[in-house]
Parts: sequence; C-alpha cells; structure tokens
Amino acid sequence: MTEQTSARLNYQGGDLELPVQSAVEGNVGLDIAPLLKTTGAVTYDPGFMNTANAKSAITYIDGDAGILRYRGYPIEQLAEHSSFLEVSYLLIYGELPTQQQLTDFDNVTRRHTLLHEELRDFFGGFPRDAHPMPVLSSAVSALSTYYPDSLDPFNKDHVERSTYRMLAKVPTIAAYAYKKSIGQPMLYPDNNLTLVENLIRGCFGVPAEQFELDPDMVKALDTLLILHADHEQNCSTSTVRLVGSSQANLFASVSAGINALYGPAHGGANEAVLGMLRQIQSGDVSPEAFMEKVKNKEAGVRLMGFGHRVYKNYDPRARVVKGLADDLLAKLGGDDELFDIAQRLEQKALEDDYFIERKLYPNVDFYTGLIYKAMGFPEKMFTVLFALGRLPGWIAQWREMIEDPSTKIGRPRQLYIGEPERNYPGA
Ligand SMILES: CC(=O)SCCNC(=O)CCNC(=O)[C@H](O)C(C)(C)COP(=O)(O)OP(=O)(O)OC[C@H]1O[C@@H](n2cnc3c(N)ncnc32)[C@H](O)[C@@H]1OP(=O)(O)O
Ligand SMILES: O=C([O-])CC(=O)C(=O)O
Repeated sequence: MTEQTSARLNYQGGDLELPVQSAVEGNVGLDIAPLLKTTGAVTYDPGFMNTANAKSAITYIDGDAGILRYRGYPIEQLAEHSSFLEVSYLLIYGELPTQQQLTDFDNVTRRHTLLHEELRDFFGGFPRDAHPMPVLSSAVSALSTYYPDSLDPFNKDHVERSTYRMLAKVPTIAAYAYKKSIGQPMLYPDNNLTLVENLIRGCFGVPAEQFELDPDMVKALDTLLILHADHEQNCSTSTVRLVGSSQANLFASVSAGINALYGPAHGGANEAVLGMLRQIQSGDVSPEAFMEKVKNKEAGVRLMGFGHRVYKNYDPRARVVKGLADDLLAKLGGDDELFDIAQRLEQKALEDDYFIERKLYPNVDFYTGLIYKAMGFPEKMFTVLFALGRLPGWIAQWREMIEDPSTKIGRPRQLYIGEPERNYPGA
C-alpha cells in the first residue's frame, strides 16, 4: 500500500490539494496551512477538538485503546519499575539515564532546592488561608526575577539552569504554600532527602522535631507523580507551549500552565471529586439521586473524575491508581466509606447507557484524591500535587517547542460575529 501524501478537498466547486503530514503508529494530519491563502477560509474548531498544533516525540496516546507511553515506554512499566526522577529525565532528555546521569541529575536537583529569603518573605503577603494553587503559580512566576542568568530561551545553558532550578524549587514552593495555608512555620529543605521525601517532610514536618518518613507513602506519591508527568497537548501543556511560543521564559510559561491546571475541568478535578464524594457521604444526596442529576445535566452537574477528551476507553492510569488505592487505603488509614461511594459511582456509570454511549470512563483523578487524603493532604493541595507531577512534562514540551525550528507564535483565528461597521454618534 502506498502512503497517502495529500488529500483532495472540494471547496466551493473547486478541488484543493492539501498535504498529509504523517507521524508514527497511524497518526496522520491534514496540513491545512495552504487553506487560508488559497480559499480565504479559516478552519473552525472550538476547543481544538481536531487540531494538532505541534509534532511531538514525547508522549503517545491511543485514546480508543487506552494506551499511554512516555518516549515509547508503557506507563504501566514506568509506574512499576521507574522513579519520578528517572521519568523526569526521560521526558526532558528523551532517553532513560545511565546510572551516572541519574546520580548527576539527582545531585543537581538536590543542590538547588533552597529559595531566596526574599522569595520566602513573599509568602507572607498572601491571606492566611490562601489556596496553595495561586500561591504556587505566583511564586513560580516570581522565580524569574531571581534568575536573570537563565531567562534566554535560545541559550542552552540558560535553559539547562532554569530546568534544574524549576525541578528543585517547585517542590519547596509547594511545601511553603501548604504550610502557609495551615498557618505553620515553613521548613528549609533537607538536601539529604530526595525530591519526593523533601516534599513530604516539607508539608508534614515541624521545625526542630525529628520527622520520620513512611516508605509506603514515599513510594505511592512517587508513583502518582509518574502517572501525572505528561499527557501530550492537554490544556495546561498547550498553555505552556502557547505562552512559550511568544519566547517567554520557562518560569513564566510554567506559571501560566499552573493556572490552566487549576480549573475543575482539568487538574482541579481531583479536588472536585472529593467534594462530590463528601456531599454524597454527608447524606445530602444519594449516589442514585446524584447520578440522575448528572444524566439530567441539572445545573451543569457532572460526574467529576469521569470523561476525557482523548480516552474513549478506561484511562490506563486510572487502573494503576485504583490498584494503588486498594493496596494503600488500609495501610495509610484511608476513608473506606468514601472509597466505597467512589466504587459504587464507578460501577453505576459503567453499567449506564448515558455513560456507555458517550464513552465516559474514570480518568486519572477519579481515585487519586482518596490516596492523597489518606496521606494527610487536605483537598486544596491535591491540584498542587498534580502540578508537581506535570512539571517535567511542561518542561520537556516547552524545550521541544523552543528547539523546533518550525515553531511559530501561537495565534488562533476567529469567526467575527459582532456588529458590522457603524458610525460613532456625531462622527
Ligand atoms: C487530568 C484531566 O484533566 S482529566 C479531566 C478532568 N476533568 C473532569 O474529570 C471533569 C469532568 N469531565 C468533563 O468535564 C469532560 O469529560 C472533559 C472536560 C474532561 C472533556 O470534555 P470534552 O472532551 O469537551 O467532552 P464534552 O464536555 O463535550 O462531553 C461529551 C458529552 O459527554 C458528557 N460528559 C462529559 N463528561 C461528563 C461527566 N464527567 N459527567 C457527565 N457527563 C459528561 C457531556 O455532557 C457531553 O454530553 P452531550 O453529548 O449530551 O452534550
Ligand atoms: O490530556 C488531557 O486532556 C487531560 C490531562 O492532562 C490528563 O489526562 O492528564
């Protein structure tokens, strides 16, 4: 069979030949760049349901089959055998590190965990009960003011420096944001600890008190971060790329990505799932009545943690997370009643025509909140944990975009539906 290299489109009575861009594993894209010049028409695709904005070698998803791979490696294998640090290296540099490369990467990220004292003081400016997500995005944006030596997107040394600064400092910022939100003093990071260990100690440790890490919790959090590490052109990653396409630096671009992640239709869903489960647990509404509301689309109620733009099958990460929840909730002292409610909702949805017809399955965050909660994190930290997981993906995608000579500034078109020209009164 010969590979198709172009497609013919009939537009207003004339034939139009459009090139086909092929990728791997059957991915093809119709190159519509010549369309505007030839016909004067733009494509209309709200929500970019059908638009590829980049060629990328980082993450592969087959949404119909429920397959996810980072740099070719199946997510299930990475979750079982790798570490978050190793996966971060893989995403950013394209290959698994050698032992020496991993040691060097570990050392460089451990050495840069501290924040400037002035940046630490910046946390004092937020209200006492500030939600940690906007605190996180603000502090990440503020990082660029301390590191003028790493802001040039086209200077390889600058990019390298901002990469490890970001990986090392964002967990410290997350822990500070958490301490701020509960009114406790912040803890300086301990560079004898790994990134994940430091995060846990930074959140749950108390100054001048010995802190003992729970190895089950460290392993589980590491696995959850791996599962969230990249997901090709999702809303926050596309935001990072869009902001970066204006040649904004990595700190500014990632800060924008954190804000995009905050919404409940995206990363904020993990917090919203817990809210939904608690509402049912409180007796306000039975699981059956809640499902009726969802199906009747009452006041926009959705089954949070369900549905996905790309997966029209079970999200492979949700399978791993559910297995983790099964193992861990007993060990960490989780809320069995909430887990029960979640499982009942899932069962009902999987048997219901509304969900079957629309191919709605649990996504990565249907069960994560129950694990985070069992670890002791309050709901408002859930999306921060997602952001920490997604960080290497954002960095890898930003770097790929910057290095790609075909990158153009992101600038969609529109279909204007406002007033035609009219005269200003008296003009
Ligand atoms: C890490 C992540 O970001 S994963 C996603 C996290 N978000 C959530 O869990 C929030 C709940 N889910 C959703 O809102 C959606 O499924 C999204 C935002 C994830 C994907 O949205 P889209 O791809 O734009 O699908 P869209 O919103 O058009 O939904 C398609 C149909 O399924 C329905 N639907 C989608 N998700 C749900 C849901 N969770 N509960 C009930 N109905 C749903 C829609 O009402 C729509 O029905 P219709 O055809 O009768 O109008
Ligand atoms: O890909 C998406 O649309 C949402 C996302 O980030 C994820 O599922 O991890």
